[in-house]
Amino acid sequence: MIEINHVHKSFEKTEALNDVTFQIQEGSIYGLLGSNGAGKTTLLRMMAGIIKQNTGDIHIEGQPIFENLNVKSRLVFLPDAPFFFSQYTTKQMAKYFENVYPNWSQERYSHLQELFQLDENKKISQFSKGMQRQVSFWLAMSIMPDVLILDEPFDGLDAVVRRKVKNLIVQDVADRSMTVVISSHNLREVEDICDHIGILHQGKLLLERELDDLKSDIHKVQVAFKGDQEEEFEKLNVLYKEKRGSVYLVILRGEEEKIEREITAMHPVLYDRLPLTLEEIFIYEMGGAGYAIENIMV
Ligand SMILES: Nc1ncnc2c1ncn2[C@@H]1O[C@H](COP(=O)(O)OP(=O)(O)OP(=O)(O)O)[C@@H](O)[C@H]1O
Repeated sequence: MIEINHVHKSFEKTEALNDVTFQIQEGSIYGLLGSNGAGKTTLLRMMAGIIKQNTGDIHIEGQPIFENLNVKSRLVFLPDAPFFFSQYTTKQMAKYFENVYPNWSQERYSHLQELFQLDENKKISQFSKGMQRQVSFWLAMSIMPDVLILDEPFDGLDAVVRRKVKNLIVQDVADRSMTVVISSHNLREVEDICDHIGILHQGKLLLERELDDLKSDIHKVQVAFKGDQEEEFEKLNVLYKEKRGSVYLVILRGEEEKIEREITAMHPVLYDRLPLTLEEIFIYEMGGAGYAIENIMV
């Protein structure tokens, strides 16, 4: 488990993080979302023990992470610009990591070579940007980390590789309870693999929820009545309502069965439940908090 408690971080006059508290359960895939400058990279670098918070604490499996070699040897952080020794080939980097990381798996390394189909004897600096990112996943997943921290991991990867990488991550989470944190400014990019989502905005954590919880708490329906029964909706927790002709399109918060019961009691001539996208859920959730979040929906 990763525990982040009342973390503050400032860089001279910039307050990057302001009293951030949340937990990430073992074996979960956590999506940390937020607009540019929200504080995502700063938080990830602190979770990886690279920089230290001014106040508050960060623990992984009960131990403080900063300068903790024992925990760091089971953690991999992939920054948004992957770092390699400039003259090294993938094979040489692998040799280096094998000596640094106790869980390194040569078998996994060989298996992933087939998956990525990259030449292990080519200098990494001579690969394209997207190929270099594939190399970083190839090496990272061969380290067999307990905790994988990824900063904008899918940028520059084509759709096929993105799918391969997501499958690999999900497989390790299922097989050996790896814990994953993924930062992104793009909700659509992470919604298919994350089970929890946190949204940072100007250094504060605005919203932090399990995805299934979010999905089961908000509903979209279309309803029509014989007469005008607009006032009847007052009984329900309506987040948004519009009328198209004689049909109401309504977004409601609450238990699905209770909503259905209340609406059926209004004797509608039309009642349909419509699917809600995660994007809509966030807009209505965050709309309630008064924030524009268009830039994490790109
Ligand atoms: N080393 C640093 N020195 C000074 N200010 C910094 C430093 N690192 C980050 N900041 C500031 O902290 C704030 C948060 O930056 P951070 O990189 O964590 O945001 P982010 O959410 O990752 O943004 P993006 O999506 O644009 O990558 C910004 O205002 C940034 O300018």
